[in-house]
Amino acid sequence: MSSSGKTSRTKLVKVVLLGDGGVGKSSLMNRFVTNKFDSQSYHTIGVEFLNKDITVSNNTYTMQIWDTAGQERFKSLRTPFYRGADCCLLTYSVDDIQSFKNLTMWKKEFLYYADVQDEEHFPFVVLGNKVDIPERQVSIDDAQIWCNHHKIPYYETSAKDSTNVQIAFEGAAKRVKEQEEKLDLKSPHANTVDLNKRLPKSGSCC
Ligand SMILES: Nc1nc2c(ncn2[C@@H]2O[C@H](COP(=O)(O)OP(=O)(O)OP(=O)(O)O)[C@@H](O)[C@H]2O)c(=O)[nH]1
Repeated sequence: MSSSGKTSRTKLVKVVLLGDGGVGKSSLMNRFVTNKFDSQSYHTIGVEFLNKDITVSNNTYTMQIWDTAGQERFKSLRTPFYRGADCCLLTYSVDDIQSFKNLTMWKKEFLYYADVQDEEHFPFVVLGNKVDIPERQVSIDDAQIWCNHHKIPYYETSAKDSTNVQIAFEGAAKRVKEQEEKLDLKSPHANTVDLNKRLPKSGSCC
């Protein structure tokens, strides 16, 4: 999480939304930030971002949501924006099995271009969007199995009727916080000089 400089207690969290074209990434961002839904939205070209402040467990975060273009032809326009992300929301649509199968590809693409240090523990979240549509092609069980296997939290959302949208973004902030706390626990030892440690006997000293 990078410090925004807004207040000493507000953290800027860069969140990248990824997934196939048409799964509802822009709609999720707009529902979260402006609480609006447009049934006639256009395909994103490249990337767009919006900010929104949220408070989770007494911590305030400025969520900077980067909405990317899911269509293959825009790949070179979106990938430069993955670097510096604190969290990645892998999004599919529950009425589109192919968008679910492509989650593995999206995860790989993100890790490749974001160049994260600790790939295994990077905070991903999966969103199964459009749950307001009754004709599902992906069951909640299948989605949960994939997420359990990859150790990623799963939320079923609808940008249209607002189901779980706020909760999912709060979940993303929590994931980032948990990851930071884990790193904080590790780092004191990594940088500590043990003054009791003896030099090897064979070592020469000035
Ligand atoms: N029924 C339903 N339709 C949705 C939902 N979210 C988005 N849509 C519709 O799905 C279509 C695509 O939504 P977008 O938000 O533009 O999808 P996108 O993932 O940003 O697409 P790209 O910009 O091409 O990557 C639009 O017609 C939206 O109105 C939802 O939760 N339920």
